[in-house]
Amino acid sequence: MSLEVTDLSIARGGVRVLEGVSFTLAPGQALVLRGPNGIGKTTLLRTVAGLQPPVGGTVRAEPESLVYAGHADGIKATLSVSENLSFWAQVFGKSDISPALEAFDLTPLADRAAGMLSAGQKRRLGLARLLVTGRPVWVLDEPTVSLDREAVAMFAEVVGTHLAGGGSALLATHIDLGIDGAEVLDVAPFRARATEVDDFDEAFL
Ligand SMILES: Nc1ncnc2c1ncn2[C@@H]1O[C@H](COP(=O)(O)OP(=O)(O)OP(=O)(O)O)[C@@H](O)[C@H]1O
Repeated sequence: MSLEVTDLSIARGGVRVLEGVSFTLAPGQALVLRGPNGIGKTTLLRTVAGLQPPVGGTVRAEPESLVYAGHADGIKATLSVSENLSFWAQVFGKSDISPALEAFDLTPLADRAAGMLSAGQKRRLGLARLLVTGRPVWVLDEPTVSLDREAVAMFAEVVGTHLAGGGSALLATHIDLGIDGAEVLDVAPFRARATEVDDFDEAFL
């Protein structure tokens, strides 16, 4: 099992948003979180990724198996595209960045400062980072924001290859990515009754 989430309750800004969420993610599986704006998908992904503690329940995953890609791209503006990827590759103990550059058609942009990239190009760089981590469980929040149709297709292909290689992906997205066999979890039924909790996530506000 790549990931096992059991009876998870989560909060944002001191208010419980979802409760009783359980699911498992197996190698080769993609699970798409659905639900209306503000229901708590981002909060759920952040909690699964360990960026904030749950209010209750458990998240079980192999140590260092998860990688999270959220709204903030985490890109260093003054470094070039290839320098950004090399930096992350070093952090994660990888050496070859060329498959990541090629998968997201970044090779022609390799020497450009990341701060000069368009929004969609930046997003492609943020997603290429996933490939240099070598981590099997991808936790992705709205990965296709700013991507044009061609780039969405590139991303879907990369995810497909990742799954075929035994990786897995948990993602929140409002669009249909066309990932073969992806399962959908609608989180709306897990909406919490409004309950104040200690403001433990204040540091993330
Ligand atoms: N920094 C914050 N402080 C207080 N409340 C917040 C904060 N960020 C989000 N919230 C609230 O927490 C709830 C859950 O937000 P979250 O971002 O997890 O929803 P979402 O399902 O990802 O929404 P969307 O589809 O719009 O991205 C929302 O009601 C939101 O207004």
